[in-house]
Amino acid sequence: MQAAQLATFRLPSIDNEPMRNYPPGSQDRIKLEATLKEMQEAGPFEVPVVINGQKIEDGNVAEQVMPANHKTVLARYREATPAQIDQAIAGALAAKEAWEVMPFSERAAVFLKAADLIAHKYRYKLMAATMLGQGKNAWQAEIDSAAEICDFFRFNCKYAEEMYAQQPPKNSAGVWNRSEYRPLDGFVFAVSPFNFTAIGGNLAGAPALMGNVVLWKPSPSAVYSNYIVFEILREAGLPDGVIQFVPGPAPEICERVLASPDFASLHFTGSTHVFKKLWKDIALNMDTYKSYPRIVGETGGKNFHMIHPSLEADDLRQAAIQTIRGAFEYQGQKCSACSRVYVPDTHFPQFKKFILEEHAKLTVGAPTEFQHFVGPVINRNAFDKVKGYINGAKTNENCEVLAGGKCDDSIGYYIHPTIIVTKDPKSPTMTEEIFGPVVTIYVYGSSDFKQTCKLLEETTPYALTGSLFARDRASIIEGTQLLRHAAGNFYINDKCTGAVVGQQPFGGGKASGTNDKAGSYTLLTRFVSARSIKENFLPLEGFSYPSNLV
Ligand SMILES: NC(=O)c1ccc[n+]([C@@H]2O[C@H](COP(=O)([O-])OP(=O)(O)OC[C@H]3O[C@@H](n4cnc5c(N)ncnc54)[C@H](O)[C@@H]3O)[C@@H](O)[C@H]2O)c1
Ligand SMILES: N[C@@H](CCC=O)C(=O)O
Repeated sequence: MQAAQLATFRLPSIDNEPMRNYPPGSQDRIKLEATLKEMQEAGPFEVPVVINGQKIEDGNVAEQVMPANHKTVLARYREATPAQIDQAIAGALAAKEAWEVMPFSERAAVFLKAADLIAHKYRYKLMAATMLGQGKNAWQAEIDSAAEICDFFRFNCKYAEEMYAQQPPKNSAGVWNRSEYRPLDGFVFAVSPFNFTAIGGNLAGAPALMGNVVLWKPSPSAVYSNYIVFEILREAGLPDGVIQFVPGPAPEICERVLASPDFASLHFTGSTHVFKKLWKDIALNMDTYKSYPRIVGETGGKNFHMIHPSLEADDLRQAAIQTIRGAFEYQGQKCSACSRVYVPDTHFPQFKKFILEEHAKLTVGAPTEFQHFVGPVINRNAFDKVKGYINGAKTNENCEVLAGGKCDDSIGYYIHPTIIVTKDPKSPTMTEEIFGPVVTIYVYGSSDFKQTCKLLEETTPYALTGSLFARDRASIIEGTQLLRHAAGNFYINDKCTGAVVGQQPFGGGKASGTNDKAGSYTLLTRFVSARSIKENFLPLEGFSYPSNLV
């Protein structure tokens, strides 16, 4: 295969994918509704294991059900066996040589084309799969499976181009120095969560763009949308074997993958306890590996809104609206979701009034009924876990359930958006990641802002996202400084969710992850192993130094 030889080239201009609004009667709305209907009629869909471009359609079958209607199966997927994992690793390593020497312009073309296919040909299909399979409403599906995934694929190309352009600034006389950004020695293992179709695409796609080969294990609760992404990448020209699609039982697959001497990197997004376990497993296998594996993981959070005493009534209403969005959009199942709010006692009565007024406008229902802001949580485990937290709060003498609290799994996994107020800043719903539509308010003394910032930071091991609501510049400076290490993504007078690729690189510190910032240049640096090349043009006349002369 001979690729075009380009001494230099320019990527098309890279911008955020324009968002579409899906108002009633719009062409977008009509087409999305039609696709949802067709998909519901045509399912359940078969999802194979795909190794070296071959679809494997036998073996164990597992199901992905619709969270809004758990009796309906959206997809039946094959579970990769340990022997198939071995084949996937061998096939990926065989594909590595041709992929890593393919010029960057050609690799980038695959991802740029995939983004365009998603933005146009497959927009509604990928959105419908995300709405039905992961329980997102139209807007949440748009920002994830249309906009964010296009942004990841396109901005990664821009960041890679910038990285490759980083070359040694100096050359001595008769010497030419170059930096080559090689892929890692071995293969990358991408393990993705259920909650963002885009994150699955980025976990597999970002290392692949840099010339790596990847095994991609999707979440059981997002298999169908993730498979569509994989198929789009293949349609865009991704060669066989570069990404191997291996759904199936997580512990068995992970054990097999992490035992391979060629394992070079884990690219993980999911819960903190799983990430820690995988990190420990990698450490135990250290002597097996040919290189030091790069471990990249973004995990849980206990994200906050901190209300500063400087706020006035109008600002408080804003803070309440932003809290409703931050806590309840996508049912609180964003790693960035707001789940604790600190409100000064002087402001609480008004804040409470505003937030309850807004809460009363929320409706809960299936994503296919477009009017609902809140949909189902992802599965039975999530439903039981979130319900457990709500029931715990109902019986906790320090807690009062101000609104919501209803849980109904008769048709779908519905938890009504719940607001708790607690007298104990360390009560379970203030400290543990819930990953559901539950937010807890702690009322602090308005003269204790400084101590409350300290309390906020010490309350959990996480540091993912957080927002400060403050009126004047001095208060903004004060809060920003006091909360410096409380969040990897920090917002001022805005909700703590909704980071946009190319605008707010995303990731948290402390127990929330390695903070390599998805949607940024720094993430890509984790998937390359640079080679410094020095070429000498002039011969030496002899080995001795001038200083050897006497
Ligand atoms: N920080 C971020 O950028 C970010 C983004 C999205 C989600 N998250 C986090 O992800 C979590 C929600 O996603 P989830 O429920 O899919 O997470 P999860 O940890 O249950 O699953 C994530 C992936 O790990 C796999 N997995 C589960 N158990 C495993 C085990 N024992 N061994 C190996 N692999 C295993 C799953 O199959 C899945 O592919 C939340 O904690 C959320 O905060 C973080
Ligand atoms: N981009 C998302 C992060 C994804 C977490 O699940 C946000 O900021 O809301």
